[in-house]
Amino acid sequence: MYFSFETITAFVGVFIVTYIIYWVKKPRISKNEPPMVPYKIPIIGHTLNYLFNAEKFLAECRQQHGDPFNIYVFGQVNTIVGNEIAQEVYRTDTFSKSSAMRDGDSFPLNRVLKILEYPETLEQVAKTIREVISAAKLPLYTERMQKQLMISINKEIGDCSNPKLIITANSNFSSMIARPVADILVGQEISKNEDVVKAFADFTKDFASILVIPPILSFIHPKVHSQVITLPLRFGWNPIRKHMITLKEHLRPVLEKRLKDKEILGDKYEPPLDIIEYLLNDPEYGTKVITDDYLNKICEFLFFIVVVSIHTTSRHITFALYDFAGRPELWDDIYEEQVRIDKECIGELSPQHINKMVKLDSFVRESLRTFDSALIPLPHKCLESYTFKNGMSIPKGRIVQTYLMDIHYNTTAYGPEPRSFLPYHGLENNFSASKIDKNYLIFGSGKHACPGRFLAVNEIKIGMHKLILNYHIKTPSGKIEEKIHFGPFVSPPVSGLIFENRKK
Ligand code: HEM
Repeated sequence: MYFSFETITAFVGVFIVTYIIYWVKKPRISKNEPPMVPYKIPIIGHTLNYLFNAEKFLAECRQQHGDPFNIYVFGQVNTIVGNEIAQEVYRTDTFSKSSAMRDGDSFPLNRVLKILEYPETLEQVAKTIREVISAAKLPLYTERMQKQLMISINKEIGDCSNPKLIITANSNFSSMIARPVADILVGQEISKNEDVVKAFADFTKDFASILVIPPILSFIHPKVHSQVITLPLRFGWNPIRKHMITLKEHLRPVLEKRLKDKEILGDKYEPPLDIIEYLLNDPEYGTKVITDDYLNKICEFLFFIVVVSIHTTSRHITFALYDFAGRPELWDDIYEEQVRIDKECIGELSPQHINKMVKLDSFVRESLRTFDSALIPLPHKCLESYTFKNGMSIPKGRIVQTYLMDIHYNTTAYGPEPRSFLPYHGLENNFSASKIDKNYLIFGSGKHACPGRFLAVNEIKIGMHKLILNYHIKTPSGKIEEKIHFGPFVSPPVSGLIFENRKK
């Protein structure tokens, strides 16, 4: 066989580059670290198992190496924390989600929302949610949420005198959730606008279109991957620009009118209850004039709330509807509760009536517990070297991932068959769907636990209450449909759901 000089040179070049990557990226684990799960292929490490066999792979690692353990994926060592260690990560300031998000390669939202380059933004968003939509203030929005959800249900599902297959794959009911969120974020004037609702519903999906390339280049460095996937943005392609333009166009006149009304009416001004009003009065985000810069800043802030609130909630209402549709044995019991409450409130739910949906709440909690993601999709970054209470240490900069299945499927909390769907486990044990607990980490834990969980659970409950009252909901197969797995993460099934009007 003959090889030209150029071919040999190319081979040698590739060999040298691979060797350099191998040498630079070779994980250097100090003695006191969590055990490194052994792997066979240099550079690739556990990446293939992580992508194609995550659930089984992580379960074996946990069984053989305990909690925590280290794996080597996409050229980086990740520490995986399970049931025993996770609480320490969530309750210690040394671990930061926002740093992982800013510096990581997996979700470079900061490239389109520049406001996220500032470390304090996440804190300000969390504070805003806590103050405007706290559990105590949520009742103020019940009527509006209900109205908006009904508009969505009528538009998106409508009359199903004949059974109708609603395909969920593309949107996971994001418009249904976008409408009440828009109402709370930008107020009743703007949330009526269909373009704004669409911008809110589609923002996360459109942003995610830059994430279709798997993080292959992270084998060199996470920054190389994020630079490459965001390259089109630098050449002018921006999948979310149109949404930004829509929101700015509708927001400007409303903000200007509110400032003017405030000036004219003084003490007689009646502040609307929404997030833009809160921001106008905030020392950091308030203004006297609506400039382009101000509008940009506010729109980015609002779109960040859109990302954390709509996609998450709409995915979980979709999971819950599939969970319901695939379990005929639960239909009557849960339906009867909704009918009883509907009769009591004559179709107009009050916060007290929502509190009475105890079976539905317990069902939703169980759907959130068993949604089957092996890991929580929000990693933490270790800000300085840290020693766990068990004496193991990890270095500064280490990415820490939470092994959700180890927590949600632990036998101590959920009995000998923790993977089975236990619809009334929450009800029997007095755990509501939004209650945080060490065995239920869907909303995180500690001082950074999800501040939007009360809103999310309320939206899911009101939405499901109205849907169950109005429709029979089935899966096309008549059974539980398969969820879609992407590595250790999961999305709702894509078979669609069949809706049929209930006879009144
Ligand atoms: C079912 C829907 C939702 C799920 C599963 C969810 C899940 C989570 C999780 C796991 C965290 C990280 C918590 C931690 O690190 O301890 C989080 C944080 C956060 N969530 Fe949610 N969330 C949902 C809905 C919402 C909604 C509706 C909003 C806003 C209205 C929201 C706003 C936030 C914010 C601002 C944070 C950051 C909190 C902080 O760092 O202090 N989330 N969420």
